[in-house]
Amino acid sequence: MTVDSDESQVTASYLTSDGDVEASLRPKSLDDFIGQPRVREQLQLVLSGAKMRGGTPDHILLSGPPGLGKTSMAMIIAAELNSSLRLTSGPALERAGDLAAMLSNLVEGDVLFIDEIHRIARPAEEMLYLAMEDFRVDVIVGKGPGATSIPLEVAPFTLVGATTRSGALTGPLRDRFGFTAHMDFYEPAELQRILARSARILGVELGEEAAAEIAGRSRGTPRIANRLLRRVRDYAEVRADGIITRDIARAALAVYDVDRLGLDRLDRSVLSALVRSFGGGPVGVSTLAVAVGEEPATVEEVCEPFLVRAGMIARTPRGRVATAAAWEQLGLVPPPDLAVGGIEVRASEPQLELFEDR
Ligand SMILES: Nc1ncnc2c1ncn2[C@@H]1O[C@H](COP(=O)(O)OP(=O)(O)OP(=O)(O)O)[C@@H](O)[C@H]1O
Ligand SMILES: [Mg+2]
Repeated sequence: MTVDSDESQVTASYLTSDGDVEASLRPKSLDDFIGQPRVREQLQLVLSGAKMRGGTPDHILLSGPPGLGKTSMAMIIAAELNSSLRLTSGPALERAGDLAAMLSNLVEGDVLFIDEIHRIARPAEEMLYLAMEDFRVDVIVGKGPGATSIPLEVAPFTLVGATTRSGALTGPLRDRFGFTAHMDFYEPAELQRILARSARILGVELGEEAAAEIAGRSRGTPRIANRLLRRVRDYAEVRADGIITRDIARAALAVYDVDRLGLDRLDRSVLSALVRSFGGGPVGVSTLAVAVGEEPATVEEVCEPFLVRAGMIARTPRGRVATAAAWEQLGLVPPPDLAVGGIEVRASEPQLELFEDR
C-alpha cells in the first residue's frame, strides 16, 4: 500500500486485524451515524434535554437484531455527554456482588453500558432495579439469620442497556427505562452510504454501483455490509487491481456464497429444513433449530428477524411457516394449498412437533 499524507491511507496501513478495522468503522457521533433517523432524533432530544438541565439523562434501552449499531450507539451516547463509558454484559453479571462492585465504582454522570441485558441473572437484576430508581444498592453481608444489609449510595448514572430480545426482559426492568430506542433494519440506500464511508476509512476505491450491489446483499445490517466490503476488498486486491467495481463485487460475493438476497448458509439451511424436511411448516422454532444443528436462540434472534422481514417465513401461533417466496428461493414450486402471500397457516395438518414451540 502506498503511504501518503491522506489520512485514510495512513489509518488503513496500521489497522491490520479485522477486529481493529471493525472498531475503526464505528460511527463516533450522532451526526456520524447513518440511518435510524427516528432513533437519532429521539436520542438527540433526550441527551440535549439532560445537558440543558445539567443532569444525567434517563436510562436508555436499545433494542434490535444483531449488528444494527447498538454498541456503537451506546458509545456515542457517552461521547455526546462527555462522560466515560463503563462496559459490561448481562452474562458477566452472574452474582449481585459483581454488579455491586461495578455500581459502587461509578462516578457521577457515568454511562454504564450493559450489553445483552436480557441475560442478566435474577439477583443482579433485582439490585439493578434499586440502583436505577433510587441510586442506591443494598449489599447483603453474611448468611442466614445473622445476615445484614448495608445500604450503599450509587452516584447518579445513566444505564444504557442493549438487547436483541426486548420481549425477554422482565416487566419491572423494562419499566425502569425512560426511553427505548427500537433499531430497525437499514434501507439499501443507507447501507450504501455506510459502505461509502467505510471504504473511505479503509482507503479502498469503491464504485457506486458496486456499493449498491454489496448493500443489496447485506440483510439490512451494517455489520454484514462492512464484513462483505472487507471480503470483496480481499478479492479485489488479490485477483484484480484493488478497485472494487460492480463486476468485481459480484464475482467476489459468488466466491463467498452470498446470494442475491444476502442469505448466508445458515439462512439457507433454515429455509431448506423448513421446506424440505417439514413440508413448509408449521413447525416449532426449537425443532427447526435441531434440524439445522443450531441453538434455538440463534435461529430466533439471528436468522428469523431478517427472513420474516424478507417475507420468507411467517410466524403463526402453530409455528413457523414457509411462504411462497421461500419455496421459490429454493427453486421449488409452492404447493397449491399455500395461502396467497403465504401469510396464512396452510390448510394441511401441523407437522410433527418434536419439541415445544417457544
Ligand atoms: N449507522 C451506522 N453507520 C455506520 N456504521 C455502522 C452503523 N451501525 C453499525 N455500524 C457498523 O456495524 C458494526 C456493528 O455495530 P454494533 O457493534 O454497534 O452492533 P450491535 O447492534 O451492537 O450488534 P450486537 O447485537 O451483535 O452486539 C460496527 O462495527 C459499525 O462499524
Ligand atoms: Mg453489540
